[in-house]
Amino acid sequence: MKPFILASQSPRRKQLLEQAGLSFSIIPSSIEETVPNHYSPEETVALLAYQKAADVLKDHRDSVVLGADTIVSLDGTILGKPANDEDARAKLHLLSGRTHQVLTGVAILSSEKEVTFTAQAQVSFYSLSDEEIDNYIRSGEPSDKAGAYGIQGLGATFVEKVEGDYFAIVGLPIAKVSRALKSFN
Ligand SMILES: Cc1cn([C@H]2C[C@H](O)[C@@H](COP(=O)(O)OP(=O)(O)OP(=O)(O)O)O2)c(=O)[nH]c1=O
Repeated sequence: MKPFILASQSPRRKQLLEQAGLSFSIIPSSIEETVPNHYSPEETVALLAYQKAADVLKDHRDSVVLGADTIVSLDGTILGKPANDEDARAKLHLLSGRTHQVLTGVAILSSEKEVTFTAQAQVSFYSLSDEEIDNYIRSGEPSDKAGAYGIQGLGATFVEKVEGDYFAIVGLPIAKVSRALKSFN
C-alpha cells in the first residue's frame, strides 16, 4: 500500500480523515489559488483540489495524495475565505436570510491514477441581525472558512436547513473519499 498524504492545512479535513480511521501524513500545498473567470463553481473547486494534490504529488511520486477545496456559491457568485473582518461582515450580510450552496472538490492522485469529484449541500440561513454578525466576527470563527462561517461551530446557530452532504460543508465529503480511496489500494 502506498503512503497516503493529505495536501491540506485544514484541521477539519485532518479530523475527518482520522474519523474514517485512515493513516496519513500532512503536507500542505503552496499553490496560488487562481482560476479562470469563466469557471463554474464546480469547475473551480475541482481545479483547485487537483492543483493542490498535484503540487504535493510532484515531490512524492510514490504516494497517494488528496487535495480539496471548499467554496460557498450564492446565485453564481463565489464566496471564498474572508480577507478581513469587513469582508466577513459583507459576506455574512449577503448570506443572511437566503439559501446558498457549499461545494467541495476533491482530487485523489497517484502516479498511476487520478480521481476527481465534487460534493455539495444547500444551506438556508435565518435572517441575521447586525449584532449577531458583529458578535460572530468577534469570536474569530469566520477568518479561515469559506463564506465566513463554520457550520460545525457557533455558525450552526445561523442554519435553518441543510440539504445534501453535511461533510462537504465542513470541507471533506468523507464517505465519498473513503470509498474512492479503496480503488487506490
Ligand atoms: C462553509 C464552511 C467552510 N469551512 C472550511 C473548510 C475549509 O477548511 C475552508 C475553505 O478553505 P479551503 O481553501 O478549501 O481550504 P483551506 O485553506 O482551509 O486548506 P487547504 O487549502 O490547505 O486544503 O472552510 C468550515 O470549516 N465550515 C463551514 O461551514
